[in-house]
Amino acid sequence: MGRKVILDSDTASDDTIAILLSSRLFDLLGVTIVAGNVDYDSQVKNCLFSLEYFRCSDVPVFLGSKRPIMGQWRTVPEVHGKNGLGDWDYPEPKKIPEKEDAVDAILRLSREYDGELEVLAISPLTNLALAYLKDPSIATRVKKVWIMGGAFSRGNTTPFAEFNFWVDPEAAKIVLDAGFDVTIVPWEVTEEYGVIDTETWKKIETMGTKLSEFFVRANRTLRDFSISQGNPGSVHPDSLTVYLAYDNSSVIESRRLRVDIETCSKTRGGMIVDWYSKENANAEVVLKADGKKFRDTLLSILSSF
Ligand SMILES: O=c1[nH]cnc2c1ncn2[C@@H]1O[C@H](CO)[C@@H](O)[C@H]1O
Repeated sequence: MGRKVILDSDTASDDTIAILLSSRLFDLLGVTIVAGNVDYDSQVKNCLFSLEYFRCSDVPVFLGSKRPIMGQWRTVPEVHGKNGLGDWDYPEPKKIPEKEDAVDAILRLSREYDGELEVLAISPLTNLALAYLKDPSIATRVKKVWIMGGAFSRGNTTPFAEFNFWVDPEAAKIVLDAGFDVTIVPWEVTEEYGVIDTETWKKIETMGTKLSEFFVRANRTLRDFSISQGNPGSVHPDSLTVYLAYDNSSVIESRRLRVDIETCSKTRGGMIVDWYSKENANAEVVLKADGKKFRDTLLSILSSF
């Protein structure tokens, strides 16, 4: 069996592709839902529908925090469409979420797979922060936390802040200070190496599989939005992060650095990196990656049915 992972997701557009990749590349023990991209109920429905569509209905979905710790955020329907899936009017999923709460599920799985469990955190870090606050010893049991979050300077939500860290800066700070073994994939890295350019998009459009059709429908609004921001195609931060977690050899350059999160005023949610840090480093920060290997793996998975 593959590596044991939980995917923590605010399911909209690219999150669904991250779900697809993690279901194919890892032993996906569950998806936990957290407040972020679009309204909570749409996120849950998007996740349930995606798992059914991807033929992995047996993967449990756990409901987590319905708001960030401080509760101040806005959703981004302009990025993903109002329902988060490019306003695709897909059929109602039959699958339902588990009764167990996401925070309890994360803690339970960290005990069942002590030293083995990895968390793919592609969303605001509220669920993981709450799990840590409930039982700080989780930090010694989780093997690795892969985080999509933070911007060095090109914030996508405020001039300074990337969305996931901006939604819940307190949670990001709690997780980064908790002592987990963390790798961060920052926004700028995903804009550079996680783009599905027009040529690749067209390949997917003409592929003619059920999965390629899903990809196009779910990410259409994301593509329009990304292009309106000056990108050469749709930006896929979450699926790139899952891919790099799977194939660490596709990380071309990274550095161990001290990372902190700003929680005040206009720079709230900003990521502060001490480029000269040495022994006080708390995260591995990805700087360059192999975008071609990511795209090739995605294309191969999308062509499977
Ligand atoms: O403009 C955007 N493009 C791609 N993803 C976005 C955007 N805005 C918010 N997110 C969401 O926040 C993280 C990236 O910052 C991703 O996890 C994605 O789900």
